[in-house]
Amino acid sequence: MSKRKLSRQQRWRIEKIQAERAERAARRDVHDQDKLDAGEYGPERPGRVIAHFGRTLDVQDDTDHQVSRCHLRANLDALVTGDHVIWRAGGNGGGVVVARGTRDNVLERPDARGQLKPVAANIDQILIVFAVEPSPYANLIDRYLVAAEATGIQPVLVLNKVDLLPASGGELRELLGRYEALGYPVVTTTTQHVDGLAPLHRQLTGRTSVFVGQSGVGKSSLIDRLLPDQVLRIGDLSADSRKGTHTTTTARLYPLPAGGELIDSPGIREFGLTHLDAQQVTEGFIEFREYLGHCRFRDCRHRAEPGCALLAAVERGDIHPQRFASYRRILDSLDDESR
Ligand SMILES: Nc1nc2c(ncn2[C@@H]2O[C@H](COP(=O)(O)OP(=O)(O)OP(=O)(O)O)[C@@H](O)[C@H]2O)c(=O)[nH]1
Ligand SMILES: [Zn+2]
Repeated sequence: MSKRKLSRQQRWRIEKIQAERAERAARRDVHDQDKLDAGEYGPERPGRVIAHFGRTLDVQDDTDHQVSRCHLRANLDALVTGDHVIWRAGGNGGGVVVARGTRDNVLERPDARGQLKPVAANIDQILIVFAVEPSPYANLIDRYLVAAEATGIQPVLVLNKVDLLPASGGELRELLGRYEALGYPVVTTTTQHVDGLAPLHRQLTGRTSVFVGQSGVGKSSLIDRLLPDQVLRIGDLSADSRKGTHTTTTARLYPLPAGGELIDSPGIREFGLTHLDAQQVTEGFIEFREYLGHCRFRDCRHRAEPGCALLAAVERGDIHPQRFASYRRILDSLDDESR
C-alpha cells in the first residue's frame, strides 16, 4: 500500500470519527431539547461546578448543596471547576447544565501544546505558600505575585514551617514585613503545633481559595489538615474509569469545614510565571502602578532613561531596590524564554 493511500485512508477515518461524534452530540442535544420541552427535567436552579470530566460535570446545587452528575448542553462551551451554572435535575440523580454564569476571574495554564487553557474559575484568593525550609530563592515571591496579579485574583502570602524559624525571626520575617507594607495579606503557619493553622483558617473562611507554591513547602501537609475527611482528595478521581488517569489533573472544589472552599489539583499547585509579557510584569509590581505613565519617554524601558519615574522613585527610597532588582530579573528571564 502506498504511503499516500494510507494517509488518505487515515484522513478518511478521522473525518468519519469526527462526523460521528458531531452527529452523536447533535442527537443528544435534540434529545435533551425534547426532554426539556416535555418537562422531563425539573426547574432551572443555580449551582456550581465542583468537578468535571470532559463534558460530564459534578454540580452542587446552591440551595440544598446536593451534588448531581450532569452533562452539558452541546451548545455550551466547556466549563471548569468553580463555574456558576444554571442546571436542571433529570431522573435518577443526574441533570443537565443549561447555562453558565459570568466568570469573575479564571485561572489558566498552558496545555501540552503551550495553549492557555482555563482550569478553574471564580477564585477569591491565591495562597502562595513558601517555607522556612526550603527557603525561597531571591525573587521567587515576586514571581508568584506578578503571576497572581495578572489573573486579577487577590494573592495572599503563606509562610509555612515557622517552627523552623530562628527565635530572632530571621530575614524572612523582615521580608514579610515588606510585603505587608505593600498591602499583601501575610499568614504564618506550622503543621507542627495543634493551633499552627489558626491564622490560615481565618484567612480561608468564607472565600474560595487555591494553594500554589514550590515543591516541599508543605502544601499537601496543610491541605491534609484543612480537609481531614478528604483522604481520597486527588486519588479518587483517577478511580473514575471513564477518563482514566487524565482526571487526576482535574481541579476539584472542596468545602472547608469552617466555611469557604478550596479548589485543588496538581496543575493548580504548579501555577507560576508563565506566558506573561513585559507589560503584565511591570503592572504586577503593585507599587509601580502610580508611577507608570509618568516617565519622560512614553516608551521608557525603565533602564537608564533620563526622566524615568520608576528610577526616580527607587532613588528616593519609595520603591525598594530589591523589588526593582527583582523586576529587572523577571523581565530579563522573559527575554531569555522568548529567544
Ligand atoms: N518542620 C515542619 N515541616 C513541615 C511543615 N509542613 C510540612 N512539613 C514537611 O515538609 C515536607 C514537605 O511537605 P509536603 O506537604 O509534601 O510539601 P508539598 O508542598 O506538598 O510538596 P510537593 O508535593 O512536592 O509539591 C514533609 O516532609 C512535611 O512533613 C511544618 O510546618 N514544619
Ligand atoms: Zn521609566
